[in-house]
Amino acid sequence: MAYQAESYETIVIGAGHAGCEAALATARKGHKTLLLAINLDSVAMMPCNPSIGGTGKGHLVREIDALGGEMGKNIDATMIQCKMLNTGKGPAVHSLRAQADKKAYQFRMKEVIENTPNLTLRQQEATKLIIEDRHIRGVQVRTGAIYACETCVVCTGTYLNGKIFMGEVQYDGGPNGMFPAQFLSDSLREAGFDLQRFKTGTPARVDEKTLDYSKMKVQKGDDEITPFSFETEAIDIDQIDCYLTYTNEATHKIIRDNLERSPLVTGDVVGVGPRYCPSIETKVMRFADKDHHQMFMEPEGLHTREVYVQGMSSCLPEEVQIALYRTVPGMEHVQFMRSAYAIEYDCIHPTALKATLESKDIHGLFFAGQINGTSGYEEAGAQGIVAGINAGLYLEKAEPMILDRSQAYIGVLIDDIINEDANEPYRMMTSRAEYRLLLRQDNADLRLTPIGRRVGLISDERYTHFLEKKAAIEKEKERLRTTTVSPTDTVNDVLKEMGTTPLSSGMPMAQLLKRPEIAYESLKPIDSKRPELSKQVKEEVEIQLKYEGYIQKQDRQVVQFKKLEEKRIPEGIDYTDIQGLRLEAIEKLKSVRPMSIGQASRISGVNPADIAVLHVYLENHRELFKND
Ligand SMILES: Cc1cc2nc3c(=O)[nH]c(=O)nc-3n(C[C@H](O)[C@H](O)[C@H](O)COP(=O)(O)OP(=O)(O)OC[C@H]3O[C@@H](n4cnc5c(N)ncnc54)[C@H](O)[C@@H]3O)c2cc1C
Ligand SMILES: NC(=O)c1ccc[n+]([C@@H]2O[C@H](COP(=O)([O-])OP(=O)(O)OC[C@H]3O[C@@H](n4cnc5c(N)ncnc54)[C@H](O)[C@@H]3O)[C@@H](O)[C@H]2O)c1
Repeated sequence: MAYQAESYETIVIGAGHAGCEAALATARKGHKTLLLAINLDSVAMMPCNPSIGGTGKGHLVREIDALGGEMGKNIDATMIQCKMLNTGKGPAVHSLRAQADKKAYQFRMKEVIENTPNLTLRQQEATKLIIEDRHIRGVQVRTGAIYACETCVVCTGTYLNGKIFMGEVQYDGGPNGMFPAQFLSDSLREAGFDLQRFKTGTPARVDEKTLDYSKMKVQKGDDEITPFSFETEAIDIDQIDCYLTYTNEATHKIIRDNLERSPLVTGDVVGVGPRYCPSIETKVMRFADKDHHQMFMEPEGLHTREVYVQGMSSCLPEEVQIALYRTVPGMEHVQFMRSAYAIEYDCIHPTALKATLESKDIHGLFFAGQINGTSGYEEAGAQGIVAGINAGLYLEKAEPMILDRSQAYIGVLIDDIINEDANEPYRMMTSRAEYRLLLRQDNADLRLTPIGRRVGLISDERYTHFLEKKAAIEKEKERLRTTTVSPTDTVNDVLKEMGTTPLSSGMPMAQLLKRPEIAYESLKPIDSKRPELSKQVKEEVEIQLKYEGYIQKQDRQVVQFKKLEEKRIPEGIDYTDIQGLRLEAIEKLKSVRPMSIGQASRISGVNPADIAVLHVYLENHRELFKND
């Protein structure tokens, strides 16, 4: 029977990576928050790979941290191996990636949540949203309790009507043996949300005792670990090793021989999977010319012998999985601890959301994470903090926080998903960010910590520290610009040693640093007045000076971009009134309801001619919308 339980300012449904960030943000902003999870053992659970970060995703974690979120600190405290990826390329695409001790990651996040004031964690399955007059009023759970609320953030991940696939074996289920959420989808439909079906998959977890690492290539972590959080000073741990091995023709033959038993081929799986994390059977079909694929053995923690087999996601029947894994060098006698499977789940069309992640139609109702059609822990965490901050600002009747494409990868992510109805799970990649020279992982704090401060998530102490760092960067840049290096014999000897042209006349140190062969550290012998600076400050000074020309060029592009973003489109606009707009554009604009000309220009199906028409219309009707 239903009964009235406590009231909260915010209810967050789901305690995965999105839900944890969302609930922490609202509670830290001082709002009484209830965080619900189907099972408390699912708090910050990683149902797939035991890692945080990676290309593009590492940037997101840095940004979450810069805004005052938890993911960066959590992985810093629980990592067991760390690597900066892409160091052979420019700093814009350097990306941190760390292996986590999966259980330690969950325990620490749960502990932080349990000890955060204003935050209540509860094992309950949300079954119904209570909506009145287009406002969220409460959430009903499976036990009958009705919790009242003013705002709600839905972060249900891959649980909604979850269905598991392993060959012909198919059953209702959530990730990693959890049970699925089978009621909330109907409530979302009743509230007017159109749901779609996506799918994802995971490889087997195998028993380390049955692996022969001597037949694989060892993969070490970095000698010096770069932390994710700007607040972590240093990380000094004994890192574990990962191992690399490869599939071969025998593996591929087993896959090809059993393809007709794959639910991907039989058509049983109707959901669309993530293009950039294909299953091994998809890789073998799609890249038929490749005779091998790489597989990484990643230990799942320090207190377990379970090993995650990266690259071998599959939904073939269990006995086929075991046979194909055993064709791989070092895995001849492998024993499974958990089998690979695919999962299909319901998610909404994120075009139903504003850039704040609030529903366009129901006030106070926000969505974040995989429910919005994205994939990945980091994408989920990034949306979680934005939705949490905005739910808090909504309660405070304050201006919402919207990050644009020139400010953050988080801005790119949200702008992409709300404007384009993606027909596959969305994964962040550096190539999606057009201003990626500005959106580096090293400067996430410079870009976002002032915003985190404004919304109330950055403490006085952290902010003071941040301002000191910023001032130190500016001071050192100025010193290098005004310090001239003279063409003495000593200087030219040092330069020759670095393989760069000697000087014939004096040159500012900053100018010298622009040469590709020269690093900030290497100038030390000819820079006697150099102050003691932190590694972070030195890195920032070097990047900002070295790439100054390119950065300035992107800054100019951003000015143009902002002009279009600032051209607001009034909420009350009636697109059918605008002569010259094509029918397709009218439909798309009516459905997305862009806030600016800039946003309108990124909607697929709205072309430059439509934008020109819209522009002219707004100019001619400025009076009409002056109070809108
Ligand atoms: C098999 C599989 C493979 C994946 N592969 C990867 C991968 O390799 N790497 C990667 O980064 N991502 C992977 N993902 C996706 C990754 O798990 C998600 O992107 C990420 O966890 C999403 O975070 P989230 O917070 O949106 O949801 P989740 O982490 O799924 O958390 C959802 C939370 O909502 C709760 N919940 C759901 N419904 C209700 C309800 N009705 N009431 C109360 N609580 C509810 C759950 O208990 C849980 O706490 C995979 C997922 C699965 C299942
Ligand atoms: N939500 C989903 O549906 C879903 C499903 C599967 C995967 N994913 C995403 O895919 C990502 C995994 O994808 P990926 O396969 O491209 O890998 P990745 O992004 O984690 O790693 C990128 C590259 O790093 C290198 N690398 C990985 N592990 C390493 C190790 N232990 N040692 C040394 N080098 C290593 C490899 O070259 C690898 O291809 C996850 O971060 C996740 O977000 C999402």
